[in-house]
Amino acid sequence: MTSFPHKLKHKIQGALRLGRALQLVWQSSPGWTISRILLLVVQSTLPLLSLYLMKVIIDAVSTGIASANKEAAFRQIVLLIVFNGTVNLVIALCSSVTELVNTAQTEKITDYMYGIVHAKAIEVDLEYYENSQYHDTLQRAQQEAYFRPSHILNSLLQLAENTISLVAISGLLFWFHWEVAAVLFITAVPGLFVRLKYAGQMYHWNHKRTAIKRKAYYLDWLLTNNGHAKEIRLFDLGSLISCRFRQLRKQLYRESLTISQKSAIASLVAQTSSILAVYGSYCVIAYQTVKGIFTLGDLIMYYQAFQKGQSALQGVLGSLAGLYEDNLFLSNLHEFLDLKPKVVEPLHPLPVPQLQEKGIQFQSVSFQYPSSDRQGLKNISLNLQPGKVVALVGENGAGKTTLIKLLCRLYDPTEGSITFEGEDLRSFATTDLRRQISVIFQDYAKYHLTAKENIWFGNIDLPPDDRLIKDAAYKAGADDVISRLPNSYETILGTWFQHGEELSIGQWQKIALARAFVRDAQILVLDEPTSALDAKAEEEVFQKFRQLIQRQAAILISHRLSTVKMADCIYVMEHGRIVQSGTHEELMKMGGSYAHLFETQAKNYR
Ligand SMILES: Nc1ncnc2c1ncn2[C@@H]1O[C@H](COP(=O)(O)OP(=O)(O)OP(=O)(O)O)[C@@H](O)[C@H]1O
Repeated sequence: MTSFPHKLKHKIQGALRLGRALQLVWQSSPGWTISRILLLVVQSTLPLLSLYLMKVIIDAVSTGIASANKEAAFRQIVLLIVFNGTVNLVIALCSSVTELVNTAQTEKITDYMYGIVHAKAIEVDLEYYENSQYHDTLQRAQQEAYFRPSHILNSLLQLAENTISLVAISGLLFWFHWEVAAVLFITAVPGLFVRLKYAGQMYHWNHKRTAIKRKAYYLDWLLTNNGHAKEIRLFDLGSLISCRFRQLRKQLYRESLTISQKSAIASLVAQTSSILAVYGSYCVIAYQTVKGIFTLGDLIMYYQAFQKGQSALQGVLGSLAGLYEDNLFLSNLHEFLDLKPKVVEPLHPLPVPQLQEKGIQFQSVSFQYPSSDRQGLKNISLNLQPGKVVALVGENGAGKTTLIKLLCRLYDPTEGSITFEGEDLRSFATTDLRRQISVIFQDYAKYHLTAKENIWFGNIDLPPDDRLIKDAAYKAGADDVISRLPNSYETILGTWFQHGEELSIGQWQKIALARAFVRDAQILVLDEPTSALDAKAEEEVFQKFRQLIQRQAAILISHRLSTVKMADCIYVMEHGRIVQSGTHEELMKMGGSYAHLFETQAKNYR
């Protein structure tokens, strides 16, 4: 059993979550929030005035029937009716304005929440993106973020509105007939319990099934995105993937329907008992009116008050249940917003120095991915100097890309250190450090934006029309590709958007290479930069490469040893270790892995 302090802690945490959500609402749209509150006050009090006027009108009609001066009585009745009509007009006006304010505020909150979710998605490290749990958390947060805060505000406003109405109406009803008023409250309780119980069940089911929902979403994406369209058709995978998708959806459908069915039955039982009690109490009042204990005006006011009271009470209980549900689901959003970057920023960051003779030093660096039980890098020591090219070679999975991720501080080493002119990388702000590194990874990004923007993204400190963009394109051999596009640098690349031009893989790679070249950085890292380039283009890129890196330290990763030959120092990696290092000539003389690999590749060309 859960202890009392534990329950209390949960309740406090829940209340804090709602508080945080309301804070988000306030920050996103203070003006709209004030308008909603003012409208609420008007909307919750005017119906009561109208109700009272109704009673006064009916009683005036009753007296008018018996009165001698019928004209005067009628004039008074008309005046009352006009007054009541005006009150109702104002109610209708308020309700239209509320709708408008509501839509405007919901949009504002949604945009604000987009900003918050995007900021967090940028803030967290790469490690999160390489971890499936993060994607579950992100998916749950995204489902909630854009509507839950405005939902909470609505629930709270409705709660306030209904509570005001309920307090006033129940006062009226208790004064009128307390036993019958008690029925109103008692009969609503089972419905509340049913709603709370099944809201909890639905929440836990949703949480448990995020991974399956994400898998279904992934299969849907496989079937509908451009990247997989070729293989899906050629390997005839369409029906297989579609069938797997249906199986997952069927499981989700079955489970959610079971919960909904149980909830529907329980709620029907609760409602039946409530309806029986309500109509029973109507009978009692009708009987007492017939006996002359109540007037006709009393009877009508009672009926209306009871109906309004019921709907206000249902509203109060509904809002409470809704808030309980919001509170459960908000924990998904906060779980995401509370994620902290694991690559820690220094409290007093140092400025990144100019690379000189000390260069960049990996000192006995070892690293293990958090999600893996194997070491990705073991005891790596190497040095990078400005103006020099270092090449990393090794079979797939040897750890080459991992080493680059550590250099960019996408992860920190588990052992050893990496220094930049003698200072540990951890002493620099990550943005400052990364500004000094230009990387093109094997899985470089393809932005479905203009050709110019694709290159400019490498150095957004430049004006978007800077001459350096064309220079970089020229050095990467992308200039030719771009000049043949219909709108040259203004052509949208890819097929996502209208008038987009698709490029070949090699052409995309040239654009990515230009993006790396445009960056004014001290370190240039090319991870398989020319794997998709034709031999002539590759030759041209490497001819320009030397001029390009006059003051930069360069790392080149390649499986083509003919490319690697030109490096000043080649490190050969195997299973996360450096097993050989030296110039091409030294390594060839040394024999071993490199010489063997080089001979094998060379033989194929002879
Ligand atoms: N995010 C990750 N989480 C866990 N393990 C990873 C992750 N990324 C890579 N690895 C593992 O780390 C090892 C080194 O991978 P890395 O990508 O550095 O190899 P590589 O030498 O660049 O290979 P390739 O030549 O195929 O690009 C591999 O065994 C790989 O399975």
